[in-house]
Amino acid sequence: MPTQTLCSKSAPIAPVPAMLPVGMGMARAAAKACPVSCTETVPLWLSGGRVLAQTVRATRACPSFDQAAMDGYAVAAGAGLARGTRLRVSGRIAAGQQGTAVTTDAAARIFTGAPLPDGADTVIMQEHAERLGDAVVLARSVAPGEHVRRRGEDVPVGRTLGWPGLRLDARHVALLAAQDIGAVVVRRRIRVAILSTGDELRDADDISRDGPSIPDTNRPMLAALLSRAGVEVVDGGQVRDNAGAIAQALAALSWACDLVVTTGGASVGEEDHAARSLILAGGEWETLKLGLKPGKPAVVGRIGGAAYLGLPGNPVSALVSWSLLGRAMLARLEGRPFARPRGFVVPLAEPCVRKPGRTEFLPAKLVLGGEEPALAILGSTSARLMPLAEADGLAELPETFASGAAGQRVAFHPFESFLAP
Ligand SMILES: Nc1nc2c(c(=O)[nH]1)N[C@H]1C(S)=C(S)[C@@H](COP(=O)(O)OP(=O)(O)OC[C@H]3O[C@@H](n4cnc5c(N)ncnc54)[C@H](O)[C@@H]3O)O[C@H]1N2
Ligand code: MOO
Repeated sequence: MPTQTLCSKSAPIAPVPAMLPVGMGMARAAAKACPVSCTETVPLWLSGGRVLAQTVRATRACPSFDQAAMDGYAVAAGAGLARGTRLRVSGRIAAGQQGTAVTTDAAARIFTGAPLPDGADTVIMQEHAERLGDAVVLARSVAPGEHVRRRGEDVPVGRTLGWPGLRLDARHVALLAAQDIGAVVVRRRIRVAILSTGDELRDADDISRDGPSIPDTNRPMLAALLSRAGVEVVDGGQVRDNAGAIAQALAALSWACDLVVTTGGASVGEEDHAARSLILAGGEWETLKLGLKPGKPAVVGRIGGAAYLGLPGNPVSALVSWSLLGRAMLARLEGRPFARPRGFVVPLAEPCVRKPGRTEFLPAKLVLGGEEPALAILGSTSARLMPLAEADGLAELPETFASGAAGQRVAFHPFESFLAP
């Protein structure tokens, strides 16, 4: 843990532990994770969300033949055709059919996606031509090459389409399908165990418990986050605030999972057992005091064959910490690159004042209707779920930010990207 020394002329003051910048915390967390190298072959159909483990290059041009981009008439336009030109309609070609060649005095009726017949180099949109029996008359002049999708204009042969570490989404799946690829080699799914700690917790639908218990929100929340990440979620349940019991649960999960995530007990009170339980279970650990709000305390480490992440118990803190530290660990396990999210800059809708010192992520809503979108901050605390649910994303205030006028630009992270895998 880095320290900063405060200087005084009169007496030496003990060094105060400095808070770790977020990026360094992410690097420390990621360093606890070892890439999982096992791969498997899956049908392309089921590969969305999986991490590619092979390089894919285009073996065929896409489109694979010159084709009509509009419904209309395929012609040999040469240097161009004048308005009023009359052409004989010599054939009809629908998508999936092969037409016969057209001559310079003729046009072939053609439909979107159909292969251009030999001799043709241009398609005239039907709206720009008048059909008169067996002939067609151009309603406007035509430039050569119009409305044709050329062979290879989208993907030339040899183009790299995928690489190890690429998380496949619908776009990539379509691109690979266009190459006639039916199966891909991907990393095996990462297994992530989630475990809630705390004497106060009960399952969300268990109202049988006496005393001041609260529903466990973190486990369902993490399960929802992870289910979008293409990982296998192992439910470790709830464990009481007892280092021995937590150690036992961690040890059991660590042999079946690649990453064990706990929430609660990451802070400094005597009821906070994350670090102690790792010691008891024979793991290695490091507590992080991050310059991050919410999400100051976290514990990272290794236990058995797994990486370990101890998130703070406050739900908003757990969500922010997962999105920074957890995703960095997951990316390393999957052999993917991962950078600190940068968001994009948006002006504040209203003045904002706060105590500087930590990088702060605050639920915020985009206000539309002005000259440009602006950001309304919905207030903060690490335990309040309502502002989070009402927000469009998180505003990020840098550690030095103390106050900002309306119009001052700050980083904004839409949830679509901040909570994405
Ligand atoms: N003396 C200090 N106290 C605290 C500090 C500090 O630096 N010095 N840090 C504060 C900060 S910041 C945070 S964040 C929290 C982190 O606390 P823990 O990780 O130790 O978490 P707990 O104390 O177990 O719980 C905190 C809070 O969250 C609720 N909780 C826990 N688990 C769940 C769950 N699964 N679902 C819903 N809610 C949960 C718990 O009931 C507490 O209210 O520490 C501060 N304290
Ligand atoms: O850092 Mo705590 O996570 O502010 O609430």
